[in-house]
Amino acid sequence: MPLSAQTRTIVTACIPALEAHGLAITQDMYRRLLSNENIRDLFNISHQKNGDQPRALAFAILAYARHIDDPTALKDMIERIAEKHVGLNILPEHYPHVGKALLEAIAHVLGDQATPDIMEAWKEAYGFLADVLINREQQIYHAHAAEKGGWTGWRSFRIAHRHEETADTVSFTLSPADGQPVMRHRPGQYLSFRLNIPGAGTERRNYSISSAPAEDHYRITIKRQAGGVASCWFHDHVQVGNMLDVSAPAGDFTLPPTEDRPVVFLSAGSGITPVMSMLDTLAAQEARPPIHVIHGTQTPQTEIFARRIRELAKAGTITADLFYSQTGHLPPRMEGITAHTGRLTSSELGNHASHDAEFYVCGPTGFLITMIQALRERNIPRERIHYEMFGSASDPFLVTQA
Ligand SMILES: NC(=O)C1=CN([C@@H]2O[C@H](COP(=O)(O)OP(=O)(O)OC[C@H]3O[C@@H](n4cnc5c(N)ncnc54)[C@H](OP(=O)(O)O)[C@@H]3O)[C@@H](O)[C@H]2O)C=CC1
Repeated sequence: MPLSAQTRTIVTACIPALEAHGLAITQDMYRRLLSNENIRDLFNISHQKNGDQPRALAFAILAYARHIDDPTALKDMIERIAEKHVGLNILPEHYPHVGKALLEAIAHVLGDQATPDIMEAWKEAYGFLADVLINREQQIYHAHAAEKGGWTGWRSFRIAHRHEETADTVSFTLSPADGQPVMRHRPGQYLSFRLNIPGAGTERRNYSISSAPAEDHYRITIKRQAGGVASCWFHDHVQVGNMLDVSAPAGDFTLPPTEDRPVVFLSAGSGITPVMSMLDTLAAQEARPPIHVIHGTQTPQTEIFARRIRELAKAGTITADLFYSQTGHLPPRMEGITAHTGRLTSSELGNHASHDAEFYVCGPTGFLITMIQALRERNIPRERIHYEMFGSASDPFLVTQA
């Protein structure tokens, strides 16, 4: 049932209040959720501590209010949230807890301004959005359950292999403990993990799959983040033979099934991980479009998958421009590869990016924003710019604009 006209009018009238107090509302809401033992384990505590998650939700609620007359404008945002929720095994029974915390937070922060009409309108608007998400998430869960090797909930995987890629980046190959096939992921997707980290409790994390789709394993590649609870734990403690709880591949940053246009990958740092899955997938295809990789890293020593990128360039599968931000010592020249000193900038991007291509962007938030803005300024249509980010979409540009 569509939202009532009265609710849409009231929600629209609340936009200035959300602009002023949205963050205070979501911070208050998360405080309530984190003291609720039915639901607290669903959240990434680090994203709470650095404020990313409340900020991301505040932007998302504001975007919802601004588009309340036509929520279809938010379909990309809703798809992204639904995929994240499926990765985290969010279920319909979790939604009432969130709705209650949100309404209590609105009442608390807005005080006398939160009239009964306003509270009723937000109750209806939340219920409407919750239904949209629940329905979409159920579709994805059913699709996972129906797929060969698919599963819902948590499945136990064994670390079959550990490989040090660079001084601060490690790859782990995961095989299912039950020995049954795994569902072939769509290149670019991630796995979600439920981790029991001594001293930190239960943490949930997403890591991109860096291998091409296969029926018996996945590979993830993790860079050590300074002070990062989960990445440091993986680096320091996870070894071959350890078992981990994993949920089925999720995420909408994926290659379309067929690709006629040239493809340009724009990545920085560990943003190369989902790109590697896509590259190895395309490399295995008989027919493929021209593929150009533009990647930024600090030095040749920090470059993840350097050897594989060179193999693909040598085979003529890709061409690449590599940008080294912190050294003038470039690696030796190689066929198909051009090395540069300095960061990839938006003007450099103009020299390397073909206008009719399909673009895939992954890396730190600042990098994403710079690259997406540069592409948009070059009139690349939105639907040809695909991007992925980890963590919460704590920048408003990435919530709705990109
Ligand atoms: N699927 C996903 O969503 C994935 C997301 N990620 C995310 O990608 C990010 C990668 O981080 P990390 O590997 O630590 O990256 P780094 O901070 O190590 O940066 C990597 C390179 O990118 C350059 N760079 C940073 N910002 C910009 C910018 N605005 N414009 C141009 N170049 C830039 C850096 O230059 P300089 O040396 O000058 O800083 C450096 O050369 C993380 O935030 C991680 O969460 C990673 C893997 C998968």
